[in-house]
Amino acid sequence: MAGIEFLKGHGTQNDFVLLPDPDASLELTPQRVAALCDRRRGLGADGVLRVVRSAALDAGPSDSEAEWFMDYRNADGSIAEMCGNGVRVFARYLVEAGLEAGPEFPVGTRAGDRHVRVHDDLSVTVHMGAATITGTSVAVVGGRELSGVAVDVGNPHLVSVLDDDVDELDLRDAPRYDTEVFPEGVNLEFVNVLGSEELRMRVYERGVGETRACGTGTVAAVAAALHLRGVDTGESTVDIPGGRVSVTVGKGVSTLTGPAEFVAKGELDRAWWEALG
Ligand SMILES: N[C@@H](CCC[C@H](N)C(=O)O)C(=O)O
Repeated sequence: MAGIEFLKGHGTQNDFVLLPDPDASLELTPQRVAALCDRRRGLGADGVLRVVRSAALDAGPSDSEAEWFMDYRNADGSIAEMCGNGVRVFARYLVEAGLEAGPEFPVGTRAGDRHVRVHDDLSVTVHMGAATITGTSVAVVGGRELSGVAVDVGNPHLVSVLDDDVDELDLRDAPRYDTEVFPEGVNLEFVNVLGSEELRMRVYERGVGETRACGTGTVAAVAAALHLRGVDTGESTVDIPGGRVSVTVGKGVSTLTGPAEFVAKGELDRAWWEALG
């Protein structure tokens, strides 16, 4: 019985298992995703990126021009619309596997096509679409209420800009949020403004927990910080525990630039996979 091909990669230490599956022949159940992402009983990752031909999976918006679709799953098995760090890793994979000629092409996602550019140094710029301010809400961390700006980057975010050091926050327990405002859950970002074009951020991701980076979260953080300054365009670096990315926010458009790394490739044991059901 042949194994199942996989690659392991990360973008600023937000780590993923890639599953090349052009014809969508794998049955990607929540149980299989959760086991694969488990750091003890599986390979360990924050999420799964299934590499599938758009024509083989009826999942994204129908106006997609992308040949390849990023079927993203969170570590708990749930489906999310977009992953900014994942799409960089996905784009680099497509070029290195000879599936896209590069350097620029669209990638299909549940949030719509994301145009990417793979640079000579193998960093990737992603056109992330609009970062839309949708209101305000509150996150509760350790009993403390932190007001935040809600931002839609294709997936939902609540960004709390804090005066005190985000490194001091205890994120071991899941922060709480208003489920009436975010019935589908939300990614929570905690941000310090270090300068007019420099932020520091920690993130507690929907469907995962605290991660060392979140690409859509960094775009949301820059959009929220600009909004709080009374402007809606600008650029900033964002330092996260896993490294640094660069973000630009314009009217109806935003970009994210950062690294994409591969660490391993191999085969999953098919009997293990089948037994997970
Ligand atoms: N890590 C990602 C975001 C992944 C999806 C998120 N957890 C959600 O449920 O919306 C990124 O880099 O953007």
